[in-house]
Amino acid sequence: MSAHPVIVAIDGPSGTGKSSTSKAVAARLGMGYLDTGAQYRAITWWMLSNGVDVNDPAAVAAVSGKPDIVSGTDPLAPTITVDGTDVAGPIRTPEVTGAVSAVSAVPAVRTRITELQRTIAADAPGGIVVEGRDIGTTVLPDADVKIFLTAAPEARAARRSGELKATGPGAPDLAATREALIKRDAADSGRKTSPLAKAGDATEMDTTELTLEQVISCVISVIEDAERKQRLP
Ligand SMILES: Nc1ncnc2c1ncn2[C@@H]1O[C@H](COP(=O)(O)OP(=O)(O)O)[C@@H](O)[C@H]1O
Ligand SMILES: Nc1ccn([C@@H]2O[C@H](COP(=O)(O)OP(=O)(O)O)[C@@H](O)[C@H]2O)c(=O)n1
Repeated sequence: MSAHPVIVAIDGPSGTGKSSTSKAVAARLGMGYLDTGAQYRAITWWMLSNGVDVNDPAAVAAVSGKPDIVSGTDPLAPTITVDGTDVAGPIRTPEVTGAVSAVSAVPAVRTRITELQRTIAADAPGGIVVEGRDIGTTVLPDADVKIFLTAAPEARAARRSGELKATGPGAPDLAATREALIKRDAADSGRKTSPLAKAGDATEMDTTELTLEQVISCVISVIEDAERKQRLP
């Protein structure tokens, strides 16, 4: 038993394997799981659904407190609702993906969502794996374990493209997917407030040549090492 429920932060750019790794690690270790990207997507979906100009930061900030966003943290069945509506599907559309970086760059949005994330992490009885862009640097700087996943843009684009192809005809091609992904990473890394960044004390893993299973095992080893150290007097 560790001294307190373990908190694990997993950050990195799009397509590095954060969601798949975090869900699997949390499920195997009996921990909760929080997809913070889904929360930013949910608030973006609400803005678009309510006719808010997502390229007007003042307009976004003015209504950022309105939607009630609730995340379910079971890694086997994560959920996300806005004002009681299940938005797990709608938050993955290209419209939301194309608008999310603009909305997530607005400081009032980040303050609100960060508060929500800290409350969820503090309330997780069996510990939690929280994945995103700024978890190790800003949201949970005292996390017990911090991982920063990377992968070559080609590998990340191929992974995303594979996922999109599975959604059926009309999915964007590999070159378009790669371009959109690089553009979103640049926006997320370049914003002023809480950009995508590796925390100084995070363990970096390049997943380009690793299978998902190898990444999961590696993360579990880092967590088990940290738990052993916590137990030492
Ligand atoms: N190490 C890996 N090797 C090959 N495919 C992977 C690996 N990690 C994740 N994937 C696949 O890549 C896609 C994107 O992974 P995901 O976990 O959603 O990344 P992220 O959350 O960082 O955007 C998924 O289809 C996933 O199954
Ligand atoms: N902690 C986080 C997580 C996501 N985000 C924003 O939310 C967007 C969507 O995140 P995501 O994790 O769903 O992205 P994918 O890599 O899964 O496509 C990112 O591109 C960021 O703009 C953020 O700003 N901070």
